[in-house]
Amino acid sequence: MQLRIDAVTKQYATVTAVNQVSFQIQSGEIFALLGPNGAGKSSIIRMLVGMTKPDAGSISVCYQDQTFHHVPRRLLGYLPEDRGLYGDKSVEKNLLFLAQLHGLGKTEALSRMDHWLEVFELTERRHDDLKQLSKGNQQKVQLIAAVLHKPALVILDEPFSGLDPINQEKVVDFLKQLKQNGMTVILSAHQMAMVEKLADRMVLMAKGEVVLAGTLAEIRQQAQPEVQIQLSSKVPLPADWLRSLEAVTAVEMHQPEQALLTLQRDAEVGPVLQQLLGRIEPEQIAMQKPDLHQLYLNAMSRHQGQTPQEAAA
Ligand SMILES: Nc1ncnc2c1ncn2[C@@H]1O[C@H](COP(=O)(O)OP(=O)(O)OP(=O)(O)O)[C@@H](O)[C@H]1O
Repeated sequence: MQLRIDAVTKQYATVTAVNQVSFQIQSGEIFALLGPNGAGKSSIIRMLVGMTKPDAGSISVCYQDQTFHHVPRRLLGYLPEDRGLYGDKSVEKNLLFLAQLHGLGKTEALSRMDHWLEVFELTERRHDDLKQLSKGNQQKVQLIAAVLHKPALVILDEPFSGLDPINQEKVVDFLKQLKQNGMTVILSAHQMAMVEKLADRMVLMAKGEVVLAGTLAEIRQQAQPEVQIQLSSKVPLPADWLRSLEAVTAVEMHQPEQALLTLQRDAEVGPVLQQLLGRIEPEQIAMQKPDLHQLYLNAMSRHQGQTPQEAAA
């Protein structure tokens, strides 16, 4: 399975939801669509699953020597943005119904269901009506429904939304298991800490356009190649002197005794460390790699011409 999105544009009335977006997804990878509300993630997903069509550009899905313009239903497991199961039916009946729609036999469906209900600690709720479950537990049932028929490709629109931290971790494990089982996974999400643990590659979108794309390491390189040094001391640090260092472009004082220095792109770290150690007796000194959350805020602020603090607000 390989997906290729080529210069795809989607227009709704006056809004260009997706503007000339291109990227590829390889077989067996976990691929994340990231971006603020309204960035165009769900619009892309709806085109991938065939609910809508691009106004320009093309989507091609290659699977076993065949090419499609969207993911064919038989290959797809889908968690839609608008969750849609039957509240008046039990967990088991909902899952059986959807599995059978995908052509799965009852015995096989029940056996696969046992496994996933156990994973998500829902075994005891299987005969309860769905509407009796909490929002988070309903979400977990919907995730199970998306994969029970073992699709080649799973597309999940915000799989972490509405889940507490423990259940978010369970979904991370669930997605890793899908990958181990050979499935390709596409997800949209706002939870950067979860995406960082999971995604092989990602695109970061804003206002319908791709801002950054690649592996986390590649995104780090594109978004913030500057090295940062975290410095702490037992006594207040000489902030003005730190700011005066040639290779230092920014100094954030977290407390009088703690600073985060940002170095110029391509600055040599060795001479800076020597200067620091010549003047300061540090309690701790460490190079810092920005996490995905910080990279995201930096990229968004650059895109919108704001400071990272304004972008986070
Ligand atoms: N059916 C529609 N009719 C009109 N405009 C739409 C429609 N669907 C989406 N849009 C607009 O297209 C833009 C992209 O929306 P989309 O839902 O794809 O963003 P998103 O990245 O999934 O956002 P979120 O994180 O909030 O789910 C937004 O400006 C949205 O208002």
